Amino acid sequence: MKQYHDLIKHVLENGVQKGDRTGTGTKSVFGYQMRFDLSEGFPMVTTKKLHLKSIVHELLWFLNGDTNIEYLQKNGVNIWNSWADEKGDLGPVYGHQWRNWNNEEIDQISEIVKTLKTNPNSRRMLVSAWNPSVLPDTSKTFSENVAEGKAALPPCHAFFQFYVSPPPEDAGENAKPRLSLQLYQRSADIFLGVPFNIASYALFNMMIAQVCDYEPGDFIHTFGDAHIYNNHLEQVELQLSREPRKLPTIKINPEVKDIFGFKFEDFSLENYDPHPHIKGKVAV
Ligand SMILES: Nc1nc(=O)c2c([nH]1)NC[C@@H]1CN(c3ccc(C(=O)N[C@@H](CCC(=O)O)C(=O)O)cc3)CN21
Ligand SMILES: O=c1ccn([C@H]2C[C@H](O)[C@@H](COP(=O)(O)O)O2)c(=O)[nH]1
Repeated sequence: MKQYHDLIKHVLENGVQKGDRTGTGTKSVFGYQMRFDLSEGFPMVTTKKLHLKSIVHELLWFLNGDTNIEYLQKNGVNIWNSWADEKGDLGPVYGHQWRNWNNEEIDQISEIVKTLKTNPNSRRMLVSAWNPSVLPDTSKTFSENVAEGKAALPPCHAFFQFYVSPPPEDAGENAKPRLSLQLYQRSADIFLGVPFNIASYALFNMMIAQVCDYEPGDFIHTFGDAHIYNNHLEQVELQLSREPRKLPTIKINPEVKDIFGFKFEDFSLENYDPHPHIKGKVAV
């Protein structure tokens, strides 16, 4: 994961001190891009231990169109707790916009799968979680916004696009076309959020590739405000002092051919040998 270390170094060297909504303060740059060729291994950070469990459950939760944290908590995933109201609701966040855009029964994920299967040359294969009509009023609490039908937090991974390219010329006769995904992330917590976001979208690209019969290609991660919180500086220095290790691989149950048919048990991570976990406080 040289790409992730390069991102940290770039922000440490070029970032400016910038205040933020949470009052923590950040070192920040605007605009950056990383690329991961998924044939080179599964891009899961090795210089600190990550839990695939949280990543898989969160992704299945998005795909289900779920926006209440009950499912996550039942499965031991607590990363969304701080933003939910007393009933566990987050308002119309990712899952809602992916599967039922603006409450208009527009299922962006089903539409993308259909287009990928029937018209892979399309340049219109985008999914947007960014919906200006449900943006929260920042003078109100998370719960007050949710009570008014707004999202507790506006989406950070705001929209993404798919791209299908012919197989490389040296790939042999039966090679499949390659499916790539590019994500635009408007705001990125480099120490805590980004390792999750990389693994999540890489896995999502592999799942979509499997159900549409493509080979996973590149995951391209494009950033708006990419920041390191001031209370994560020691942690990222420790991470940089560690040598990145070989990437793990991930096995997906090949029987699943429906993007909404995946279960937690359909994924297994192999040869993940990370350095120990590094704790950091999440800015709320
Ligand atoms: N400041 C901030 N950073 C984020 O990354 C973030 C938000 N807010 N708000 C919404 C979601 C929630 N996400 C989170 C929240 C917490 C962790 C976290 O505490 N991670 C720990 C423990 C992970 C675990 O329980 O498995 C970590 O060490 O990665 C990660 C992502 C990503 N998002
Ligand atoms: O998937 C995610 C979700 C959130 N983040 C980070 C990015 C920011 O540090 C905060 C959100 O605060 P805003 O003021 O709404 O930008 O959460 C992330 O990195 N990845």
